Amino acid sequence: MLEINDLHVQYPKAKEHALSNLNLSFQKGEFVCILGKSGAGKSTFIRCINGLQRPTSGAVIWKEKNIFHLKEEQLRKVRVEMGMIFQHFNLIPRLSVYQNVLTGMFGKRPPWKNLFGIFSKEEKNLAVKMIENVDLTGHKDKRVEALSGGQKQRVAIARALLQNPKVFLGDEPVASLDPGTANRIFSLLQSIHNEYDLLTIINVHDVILAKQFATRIIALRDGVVVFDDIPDNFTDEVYDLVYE
Ligand SMILES: Nc1ncnc2c1ncn2[C@@H]1O[C@H](COP(=O)(O)OP(=O)(O)OP(=O)(O)O)[C@@H](O)[C@H]1O
Repeated sequence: MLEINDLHVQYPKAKEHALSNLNLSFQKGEFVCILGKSGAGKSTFIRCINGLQRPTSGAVIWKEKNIFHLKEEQLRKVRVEMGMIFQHFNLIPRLSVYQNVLTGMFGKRPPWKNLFGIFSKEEKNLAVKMIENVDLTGHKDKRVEALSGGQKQRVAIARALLQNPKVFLGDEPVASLDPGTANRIFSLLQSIHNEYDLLTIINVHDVILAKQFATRIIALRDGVVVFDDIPDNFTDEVYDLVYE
């Protein structure tokens, strides 16, 4: 479904590579957690998948095309198929939950419709359904700035779902949340993953969460894959190799 071929990233002026010769293949239905120390290359990797970060060399193959060879407009369409959530939610604080979720439609529509905030009845109904899916119905008209961190991440998940993505990407989506809330967000991501039959790829610092929810764990160290297997095989020895 998604192929990463010989991916190499070196940031300008950096002495070391951020990612080195990554070769990975992902299938629909996989719930993948990316682990690694701070600076291991997790964010860089996630951002390459949907073209937010251009590699120095290598390819991300989606629907048999290297996304880095696509024109900007085609790349935007790819990004619509890859919903993404972030550590700091990336919401518009003064807008309501409902208005924020509706912005998930933006990538799919002509810019003038976005400019004038014109949404069809069907689009509005879908936004309401997604808010229901993430259990925020009672908060629909509240400003996002008045919500807790966990609720904000639910809004971001609903917004990403409105794109009807095939791939769900998360760049440290629970890093700002307490352990209980983080666990509930992962449960939600897991049920959405199953309901919509997605490929999910998430960076996470918490090994326990990764072992609880992932079907596959990939660990990076200094930009290189040092583990790629089922969670049961992520042993204490592997932990030491990744985090020492
Ligand atoms: N914009 C940038 N310019 C230069 N170097 C960068 C940039 N972004 C990341 N790096 C470097 O690339 C390497 C990988 O960074 P990346 O953010 O991908 O790691 P990470 O595993 O996500 O870390 P963290 O868990 O702290 O978010 C690090 O050495 C980092 O300093």
